[in-house]
Amino acid sequence: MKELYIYGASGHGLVVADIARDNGYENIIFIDDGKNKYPTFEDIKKTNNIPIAFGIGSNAIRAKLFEKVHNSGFKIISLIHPSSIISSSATIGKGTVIMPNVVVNAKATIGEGAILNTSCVIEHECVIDDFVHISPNVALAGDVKVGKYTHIGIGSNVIQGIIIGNHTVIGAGSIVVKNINNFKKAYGNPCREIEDIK
Ligand SMILES: CC(=O)SCCNC(=O)CCNC(=O)[C@H](O)C(C)(C)COP(=O)(O)OP(=O)(O)OC[C@H]1O[C@@H](n2cnc3c(N)ncnc32)[C@H](O)[C@@H]1OP(=O)(O)O
Repeated sequence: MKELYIYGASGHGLVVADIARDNGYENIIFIDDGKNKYPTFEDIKKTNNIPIAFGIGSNAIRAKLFEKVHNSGFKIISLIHPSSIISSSATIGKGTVIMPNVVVNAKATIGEGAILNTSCVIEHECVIDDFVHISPNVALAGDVKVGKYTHIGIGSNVIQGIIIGNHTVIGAGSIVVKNINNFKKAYGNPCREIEDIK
């Protein structure tokens, strides 16, 4: 029987579990460090023969736990929903989860521990760095770069060639037509930097 740990039992974790089942994992064991019914990472860390995926929506927390899990010798897998279309020339880093109906086009590069959420479009030659979250229905035109830990809010559109920095949040429904710096909260149409993220 194909077994898998999913670290994080929130709503996001439930969606990740559905994708795991669609990829043939029959026995899914949630782990969570909160006070709930699930085992914690400490409980399972000696059984690192079972692979693990991440069901944690927060980029910062996912990154921190990714390192802990990696250092404990687990095999961290990526999961891709079968309805998604991924170019054979795209690369997908380990620990990345790709939700239903996503399109990743030619020569796009997706880093480690990223989330490509439902129905987002990542056009040709985009570079998505580690621990990024691209929300549902986001469209990135060709050759867009998104820096580490950045979150692109639901339904945003980004024109071709734009560079979005690290640790930045693009608000829901934004239209990004100019580059956005590191550590910024930015939103609107056109998307503007609103304040610094400390
Ligand atoms: C499957 C899933 O669920 S994936 C998760 C998807 N979720 C998202 O994409 C959420 C993205 N987050 C947002 O868009 C948030 O609104 C943020 C991060 C941009 C801002 O959040 P906060 O800092 O808490 O801002 P807050 O809610 O206090 O709003 C401050 C002001 O900005 C405005 N504002 C907030 N977000 C936006 C936005 N996306 N576009 C335009 N204006 C906005 C508010 O209307 C408010 O204006 P006011 O001062 O005139 O009343």
